[in-house]
Amino acid sequence: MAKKRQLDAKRIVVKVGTSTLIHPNGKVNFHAIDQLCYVLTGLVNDGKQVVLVSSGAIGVGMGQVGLHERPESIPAQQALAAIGQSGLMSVYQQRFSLYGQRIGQILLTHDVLEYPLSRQNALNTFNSLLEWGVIPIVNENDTVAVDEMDHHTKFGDNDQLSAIVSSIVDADLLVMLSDIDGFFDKNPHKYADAKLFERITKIDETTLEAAGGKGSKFGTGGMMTKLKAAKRMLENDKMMILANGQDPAIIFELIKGEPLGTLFVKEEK
Ligand SMILES: Nc1ncnc2c1ncn2[C@@H]1O[C@H](COP(=O)(O)OP(=O)(O)O)[C@@H](O)[C@H]1O
Ligand SMILES: N[C@@H](CCC(=O)OP(=O)(O)O)C(=O)O
Repeated sequence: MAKKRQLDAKRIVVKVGTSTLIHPNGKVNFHAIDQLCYVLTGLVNDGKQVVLVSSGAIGVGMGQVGLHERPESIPAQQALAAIGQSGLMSVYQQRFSLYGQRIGQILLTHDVLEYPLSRQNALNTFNSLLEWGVIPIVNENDTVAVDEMDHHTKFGDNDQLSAIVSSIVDADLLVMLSDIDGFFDKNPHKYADAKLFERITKIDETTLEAAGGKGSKFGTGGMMTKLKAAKRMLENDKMMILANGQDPAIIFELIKGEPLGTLFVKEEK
């Protein structure tokens, strides 16, 4: 059994993927969202500062419109995000209020963070919310983000977004919840003998070769984008844990240092 980790994290970013928030049949996973709101409120009540990066706008939008496959067309995806983002926030608002926890919505595009002045404004907002004990809930502003030759405003995916947000707010730890127990030496959905890494201290070509594609029809990035996010965290000398979000109460165990999921960290912790 691996030994307990010494994390000592005060400012924590938690990223939840669509596969944690939406059932494979397209319905909202209220149990997971309830648990998530309960756990994150518990962390704030325990004196931690918590930022939630939540995907799910397009997934919730698809459910509300009754679509079973993600449309190819960008305007259609953007319209679904417009529908789903407000639906998602109203679920969060309702569930967090059960525990008396206040939340704020922050929708970002990449260009905002490239301009020092707007980046500073975003940071000021984060800092005020965190000092007030509010949980900022962040997503990409999907309805305006585009990726064209002369105009790059997309983060690409929320794994990158969560690592960038972690660096802006100078978070100690990024907890990334997905539909898988952590990072394996090969895709466990394809190979029954895949082995879980408890700890990764550097990300090189060999590490990246173990990453396969996305696992669910709603997810976007697969393991590659999670490893890129981890690389960003390691470059900033910060930690990331990739763990299974099926039961978000796992976050309590992770913060206590239980050796669950995969810890990405530069040196021994
Ligand atoms: N080496 C690997 N270790 C773990 N999962 C992997 C690996 N390679 C590919 N995957 C796939 O990545 C999926 C997680 O990514 P994704 O579907 O984008 O989830 P999310 O919606 O949580 O962002 C897993 O379910 C798995 O199928
Ligand atoms: N901004 C998009 C999420 C994009 C994304 O990266 O999704 P995921 O792979 O589920 O984290 C949305 O809210 O649907």
